[in-house]
Amino acid sequence: MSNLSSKPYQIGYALTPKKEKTFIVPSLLSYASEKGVVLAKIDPSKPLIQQGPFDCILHKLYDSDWKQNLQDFASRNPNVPIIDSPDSIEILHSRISMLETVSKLRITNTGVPKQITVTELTDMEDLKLNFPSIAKPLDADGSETSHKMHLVFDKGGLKDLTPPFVLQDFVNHGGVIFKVYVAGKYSRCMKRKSLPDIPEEKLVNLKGSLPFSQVSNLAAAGGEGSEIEKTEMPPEKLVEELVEGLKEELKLNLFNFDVIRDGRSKDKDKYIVIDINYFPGFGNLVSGETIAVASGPEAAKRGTTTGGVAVVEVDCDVGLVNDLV
Ligand SMILES: O=P(O)(O)O[C@@H]1[C@@H](OP(=O)(O)O)[C@H](OP(=O)(O)O)[C@H](O)[C@H](OP(=O)(O)O)[C@H]1OP(=O)(O)O
Ligand SMILES: Nc1ncnc2c1ncn2[C@@H]1O[C@H](COP(=O)(O)OP(=O)(O)O)[C@@H](O)[C@H]1O
Ligand SMILES: [Mg+2]
Ligand SMILES: [Mg+2]
Repeated sequence: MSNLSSKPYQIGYALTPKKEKTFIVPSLLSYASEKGVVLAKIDPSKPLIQQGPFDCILHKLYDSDWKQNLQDFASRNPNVPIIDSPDSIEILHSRISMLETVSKLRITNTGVPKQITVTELTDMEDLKLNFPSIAKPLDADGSETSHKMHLVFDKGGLKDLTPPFVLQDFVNHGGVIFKVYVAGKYSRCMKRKSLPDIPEEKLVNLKGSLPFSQVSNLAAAGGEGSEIEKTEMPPEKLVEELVEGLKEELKLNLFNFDVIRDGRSKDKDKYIVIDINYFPGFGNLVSGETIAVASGPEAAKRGTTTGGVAVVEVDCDVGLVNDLV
């Protein structure tokens, strides 16, 4: 752990302006400072080796100049941890390789939805397709279009879509999604609003496609007696196995994944992973106890107006940003 009497531990951060606004909040800065940690903004357009010195780099930028900049820095500073490696992050930028990591885990009662990749609309005739399905852009790189999805009810619904995309079975799951946040050794599972079930009898009258985007960011009616409150959490052991398995497979410190209960399965404990994101919005977590990231009331207690994040202890032995309190 860092020690207040020693030199501050310098974490350089390189984030988009949006991410900086939600992550580098006053509560984080003051908490970090209490722990002897300084968060210093990096100018990504300038060589990293001319900035700093840094004990650790935290980033969520993906352009090739930045990756080169990081690589130059890493080759001169091989002992400075980079959270996280661009090659590891890259796996999450395709909705194919992203879910392949889950398939490799072979954990009982978990899996991924069936999906096919569509690169051209012309060959669709020969394919066996299931409806309803969700068309998701192949790239999941945080770009403007990467969250633009379509519910597709029949073959006709495909004609207005722009390849490449994956066509994934829509799985009824009771309208509630579980988001599992991982930050180093901490993880947290929470419920969020999701798309409602599509009963078979309704499907007969549904035609074409319906666009949607970032459903789980919609304000959820999560009060007493709500669907969200009534929904049982997935078994802790299963979540733990997924967290450990994915950490090992992905070699990432900061990520979250979306899990839904498979309503088609007779086994009520079958869960599937539908999405994995690098360095998500940790500020969306709800606090109340000692958890990975504190937001809302905890941030208020700290006298900040943002519902943001209080983070960061540094384990100097392994050199990871691994304690989010
Ligand atoms: O906007 P936020 O704070 O909700 O965070 C987004 C995440 O929302 P979540 O934490 O799951 O609620 C969001 O997760 P979902 O894809 O919505 O499951 C992404 O991680 C998003 O990053 P990007 O646009 O894919 O690079 C995240 O966006 P950035 O904050 O990284 O820009
Ligand atoms: N296979 C699926 N079956 C049912 N609902 C799904 C499925 N995939 C995604 N969803 C719903 O669509 C939302 C967005 O899909 P997701 O893959 O998480 O994209 P994003 O990267 O934009 O979060 C999910 O939060 C969930 O509500
Ligand atoms: Mg998602
Ligand atoms: Mg996502």
